[in-house]
Amino acid sequence: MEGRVILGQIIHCINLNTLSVLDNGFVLIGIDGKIKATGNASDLESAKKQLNFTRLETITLKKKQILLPGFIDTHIHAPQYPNAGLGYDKPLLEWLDSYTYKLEKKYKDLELSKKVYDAVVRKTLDYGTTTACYFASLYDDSSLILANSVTKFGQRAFVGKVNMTKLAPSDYVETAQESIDNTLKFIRNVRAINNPLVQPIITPRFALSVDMDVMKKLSLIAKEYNLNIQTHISENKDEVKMVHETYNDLYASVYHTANLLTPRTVLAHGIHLSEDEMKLLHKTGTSISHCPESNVYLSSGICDVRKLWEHGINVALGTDVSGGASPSIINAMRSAISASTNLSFTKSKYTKLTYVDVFYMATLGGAKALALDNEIGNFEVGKSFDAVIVDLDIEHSSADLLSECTPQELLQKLVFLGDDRNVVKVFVNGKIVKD
Ligand SMILES: Nc1nc2[nH]cnc2c(=O)[nH]1
Ligand SMILES: [Zn+2]
Repeated sequence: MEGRVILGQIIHCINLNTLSVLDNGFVLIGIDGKIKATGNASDLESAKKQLNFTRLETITLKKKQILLPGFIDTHIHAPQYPNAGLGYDKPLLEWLDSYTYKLEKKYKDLELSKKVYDAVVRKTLDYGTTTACYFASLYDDSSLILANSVTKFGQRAFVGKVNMTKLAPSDYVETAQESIDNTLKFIRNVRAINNPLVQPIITPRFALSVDMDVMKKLSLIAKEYNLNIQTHISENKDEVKMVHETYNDLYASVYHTANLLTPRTVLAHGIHLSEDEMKLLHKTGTSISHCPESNVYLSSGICDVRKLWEHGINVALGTDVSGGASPSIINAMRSAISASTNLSFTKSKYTKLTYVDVFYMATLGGAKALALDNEIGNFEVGKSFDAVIVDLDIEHSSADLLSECTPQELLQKLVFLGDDRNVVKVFVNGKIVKD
């Protein structure tokens, strides 16, 4: 058998509280991109023999390099990328009206779509995002271009054509019928690309954008086509109030009534959830995508990740570009620690999130949120090899290493100081997509 072996310092999460660290380890990858064996370097020869590996390409990591699972961005709006870093003077509902819909409706232009989507995919891969869960726009043909960009550059992704029939400019909404018909067309077209790494995802924008009837139809489509679901929940207090007024029910209950809460559903934000709503999310196996940078820039609030965990809810990370400015999950890890530290100033006996906690959310927690934890998220044998090689000894990067570091310290340097310069190689399903 042919394949590839990576030798050196390896870190991944076994579960929420457990980091696995190999000081001198190996990961053996088959030509099919799957992990065949892992362990200490001293056991490599016997693993090779047992698995009948004859020809192996070897990558030996340098002293200040570590191998990590690829990062997973569970919430990013690809068409909003040109607005990243702009327009943070307004809270959510005004921000959507003043900046966001005005930009998104330009994606009728397929040239613009290709230019921006290629840039977003290239940029997120450069930051080590091996899997992204994208909101595209209302337009199915433009959203298909995002699925093609992702295919071209080799990223693993979910791509959602957004459903929106109200509460937006009259030239950026669809009728209920168009919304459903174009979603079905989009699903068929993404499936026709025949790329197993790219899946369509059901994407009602949020409860205020569509009626119950459309949400129910979308949940039936998700069931029939076996699809994941994504939307927003409880991001902003005015939004929550409007949802209560519109549906006379709790935000999470609205989605539950529509059958949108499933173990394959990821909801962005979840800042202002009540106890009952958290219980409902736990009961239905729904995950939250925590988007800490966006929550600060849109003045939405601080999400209490520990509380969600206490309720048994899985929490992942999202950049939420352009609610968040940075397309980097390394940045999202850092922002999650800042957000939780700020929370600890106002709550007694609150333990702020650690670098291990946020690393978990960026990897295995993300995989769980997308129901891909049998496929990616760590280096368990049988999973696909989605990984990053991180180098903390890059000249002119912000992470100067002036002393010896353990693998755990190298990971901390990445979380608190790292950027795309430190991500020197990226693999998706065993294939190198950044070198
Ligand atoms: N952050 C964010 N929240 C939303 N809620 C509904 N649409 C959006 C969006 O585009 N971004
Ligand atoms: Zn969002």
